Parts: sequence; structure tokens; C-alpha cells
Amino acid sequence: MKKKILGLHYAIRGIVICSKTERNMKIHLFFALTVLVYAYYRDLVLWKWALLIMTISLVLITEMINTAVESAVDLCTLDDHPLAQKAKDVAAGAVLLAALNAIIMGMVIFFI
Ligand SMILES: Nc1ncnc2c1ncn2[C@@H]1O[C@H](COP(=O)(O)OP(=O)(O)OP(=O)(O)O)[C@@H](O)[C@H]1O
Repeated sequence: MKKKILGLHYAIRGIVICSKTERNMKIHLFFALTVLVYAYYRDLVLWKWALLIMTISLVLITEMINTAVESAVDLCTLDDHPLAQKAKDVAAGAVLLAALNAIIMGMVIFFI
């Protein structure tokens, strides 16, 4: 039980560290909060709220995984290496896909 609580503590610490240290994460959080406030005043139906929460989560989760990949790669090597480049580019690509998805979902949620 204590181990599980400790695991949760580390996970929350991961979210806090990423939010405090990563510029992109701060930008995502700012937009997420803005959209959530806007959605509150638009009085969305339940399925649109679900879609909005999933969309925002996807962006934040991919940004956190991207940060983890960048940190792990930098820990392995600070030299230029094609595999380091591949790992970072693929992780960044995942964030880009999530962001593009968020734009499309935003249009579906707020304009349809
Ligand atoms: N060790 C490396 N070897 C080869 N290419 C690298 C290496 N480190 C970074 N790169 C290239 O530079 C790009 C930017 O890497 P960087 O670590 O600066 O991340 P970033 O995209 O600036 O992220 P952030 O702004 O979140 O720090 C990578 O996507 C990759 O193409």
C-alpha cells in the first residue's frame, strides 16, 4: 500500500516538474485552461465535454512523454547521434499530431 502511494507521489511529482520546467508544457496548460473556461461558458453537452477532456489530455500526455524522451536521450548522449535525433524527432512528431488533432476537435466541439 505504502509503495502504491509512493508511486502516486512520484507520478504527481513528474506532472509538477514538467509543468514548472517545460516552456511548451506551460503553453499547453495556458491554452487548456483558457479553452476549459470558454467551454464552461458555452455550456457544452456531455459528449463534447468528454471529447474536450480527452483532447486536452492527449496533448498534455504526449508533451510529457516528449519531455521524458528528451531527458532520457540527453542522459545517454549529448553528442550528435542519428538515433538521438530519431528519438527526439519522433517524440516531437507525436506532440505535433496531438496538437493538430486538438485543432480539429476544437472545431468539432465549438462550431458543430
Ligand atoms: N543528441 C542529438 N543528436 C542528434 N540530433 C539531436 C540531438 N539532440 C537534439 N537533436 C535534434 O535537435 C532537435 C531539437 O532538440 P532539443 O533537445 O533542443 O529539443 P526541442 O525540440 O528544442 O525541445 P524543447 O524545446 O522542449 O527542449 C531534435 O528534434 C533533433 O532533431
